[in-house]
Amino acid sequence: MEEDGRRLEDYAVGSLPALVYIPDFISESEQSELLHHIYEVSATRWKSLKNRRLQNWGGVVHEKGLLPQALPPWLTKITQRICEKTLLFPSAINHVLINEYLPDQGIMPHQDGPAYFPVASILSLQAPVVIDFTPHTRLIESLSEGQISMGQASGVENDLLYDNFSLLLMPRSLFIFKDQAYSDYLHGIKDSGVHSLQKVANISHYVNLDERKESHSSNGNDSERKDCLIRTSTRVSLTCRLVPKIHKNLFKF
Ligand SMILES: O=C(O)CCC(=O)C(=O)O
Ligand SMILES: [Fe+2]
Repeated sequence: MEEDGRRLEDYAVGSLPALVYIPDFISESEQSELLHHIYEVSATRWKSLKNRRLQNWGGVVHEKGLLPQALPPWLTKITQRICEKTLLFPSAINHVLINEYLPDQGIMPHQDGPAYFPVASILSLQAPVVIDFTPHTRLIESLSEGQISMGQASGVENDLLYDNFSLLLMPRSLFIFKDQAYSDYLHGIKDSGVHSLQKVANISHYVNLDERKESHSSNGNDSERKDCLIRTSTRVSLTCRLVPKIHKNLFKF
């Protein structure tokens, strides 16, 4: 991240150093190009889940590693840029999950599996959402038993560290979470058409895109608008990760 004079640390957000938010990571035309590729594929590429659809690229992730399949060039163009600009991955990103969310869809609070290198990078397309982080119950239990040593808090205030927090993911942004945010928190997106902006750590990046489109509509309630995000269109996200263990051959399991 040197070409504009900013280093990755300059993009840190919230109370954990493990959260990085880079607005405008791709241009409008790159976004259109990606969406074109995503929707051009055969319908069988989409896997429908109860609350969203997804495409899996890079191969099948097993607990013990990846049965790899080369990423297409339209994805490596993005994954290479993520690696080059962040320098957070020890080798090339080899797995991309593309999630599609209708305005009332989300993803249950979860942790990404142990198969991945513990850095998740998420490119958001088309529509904003709020992603929520909640401390893992294991962490809450050990906190209440007084087992967390001061040393682990490493200069960050305890009460901030183990609280819930949220981040706003605007279209074309890259969001990265790693370390503690990866290991000690669950992350999820509410399956509701309205997302609260109240606990959003990077609220300065909020732009009401609908309002901008309508340019000067003045019939809305301003305070209400700043407190919540009304989801009006479909969001697509690319979760780009590295599975360090590769299985070249199915029979080696
Ligand atoms: O769509 C997102 O921003 C989150 C996706 C996610 O958590 C995942 O793919 O594991
Ligand atoms: Fe996830």
